Amino acid sequence: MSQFSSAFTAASSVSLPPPSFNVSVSKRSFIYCCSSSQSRTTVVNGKFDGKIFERDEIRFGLPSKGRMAGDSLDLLKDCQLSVKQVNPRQYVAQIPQLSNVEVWFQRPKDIVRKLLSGDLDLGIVGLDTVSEYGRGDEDLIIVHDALKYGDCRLSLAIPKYGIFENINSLKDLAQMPRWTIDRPLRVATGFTYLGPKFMQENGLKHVIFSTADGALEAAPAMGIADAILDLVSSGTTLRENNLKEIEGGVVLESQAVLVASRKALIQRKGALDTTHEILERFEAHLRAADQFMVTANMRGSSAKEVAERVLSQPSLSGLQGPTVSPVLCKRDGKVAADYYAIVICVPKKALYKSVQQLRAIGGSGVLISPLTYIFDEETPRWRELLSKLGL
Ligand SMILES: Nc1ncnc2c1ncn2[C@@H]1O[C@H](COP(=O)(O)OP(=O)(O)OP(=O)(O)O)[C@@H](O)[C@H]1O
Ligand SMILES: O=P(O)(O)OC[C@H]1O[C@H](OP(=O)(O)OP(=O)(O)O)[C@H](O)[C@@H]1O
Ligand SMILES: [Mg+2]
Repeated sequence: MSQFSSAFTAASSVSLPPPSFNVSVSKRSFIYCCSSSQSRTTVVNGKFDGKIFERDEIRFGLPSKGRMAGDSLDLLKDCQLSVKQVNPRQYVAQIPQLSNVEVWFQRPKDIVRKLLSGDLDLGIVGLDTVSEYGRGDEDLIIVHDALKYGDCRLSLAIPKYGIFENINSLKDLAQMPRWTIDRPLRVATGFTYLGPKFMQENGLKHVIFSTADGALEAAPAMGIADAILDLVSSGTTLRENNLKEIEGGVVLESQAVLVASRKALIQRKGALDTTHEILERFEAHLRAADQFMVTANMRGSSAKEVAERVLSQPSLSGLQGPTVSPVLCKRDGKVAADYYAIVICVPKKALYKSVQQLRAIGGSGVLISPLTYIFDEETPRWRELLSKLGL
């Protein structure tokens, strides 16, 4: 066996790697349990026997560092939920608008672990982290699946050169006759749960995995792996290291998500109400971020006639149709409406097309304003959450 073999874990050809995560969670929770004077429940394999520790505050985990940290604070600020942290090395903070919430800054993977152990109730992390460290645990519930930052994909990549020059898909890779039980495909990854699972699901037989915490893109050129499985966003790091993605090689599309512990939502007083408020604020802000408010004046004989003209244009239907109000002025001693003001929301992407369509139907004085929030009667995600909770 070559020198690197000992660092690799057999995957598809034998079995999934040992569940080191479960082991470490159970240890952590046990320590927590023993040192907590409030603890009245027992720990079984890293989980309490169906109960949660009692405490008054709702604990919200935010990334303490890395690329998710700043964007998460920005999102909360944009939703009028600014986090007040006395100094950057202090790991606990407050959100004055949510008096029952305690923010805890943690590394993303620890946020998922602590949601599972009951030490946090809510958190923001990438979907990749929830999937890798949550391992499909039913206690984790994705409350909002698209916070619109941290976009990346977990993707398999291979060298552009040498034996891989003509390999462009997962199927091509799987069919290479050189992978055998004695010389399996060597994949370097930090995703030691999702990686083997993906290979098994896709029928790749002879594969072994090694792990490293960063700069994985160097592994093929260093001769310590044939392929890597890592996060890709712009693709620059792959390109700069002479690697390429392959068709069928994307394991997961990821972005920041709001995730909660099912047990906390059901059992902890105030957790569901607080989650509802955070979800509503996120939804209202994110919905508004895609839209502009457009106002324009139009000559017309009645509000209905103006509305009919507006609705004849595909980009002008707004969220619920146009608001049409008469512009009243005095003519020959009488108050009359020759003009109507219309207000609609248009997707930012369709802005110029909307202006052109407005002009085509006689619109003038077109004003465009940014929107801060759009609150609907009820958010579809709230309904989904209640149904996932069986409520
Ligand atoms: N290149 C990227 N572009 C966009 N989002 C990314 C990118 N890389 C990672 N992410 C997202 O940001 C999250 C945090 O990544 P980050 O690099 O900040 O921390 P990490 O590498 O997981 O942490 P650590 O440095 O502690 O190992 C990832 O889980 C993923 O969801
Ligand atoms: O497609 P790109 O835009 O080039 O981004 C991809 C890189 O970003 C992440 O690394 P990160 O910068 O987080 O460094 P790390 O390896 O230290 O986590 C990821 O692990 C890739 O290496
Ligand atoms: Mg990183």
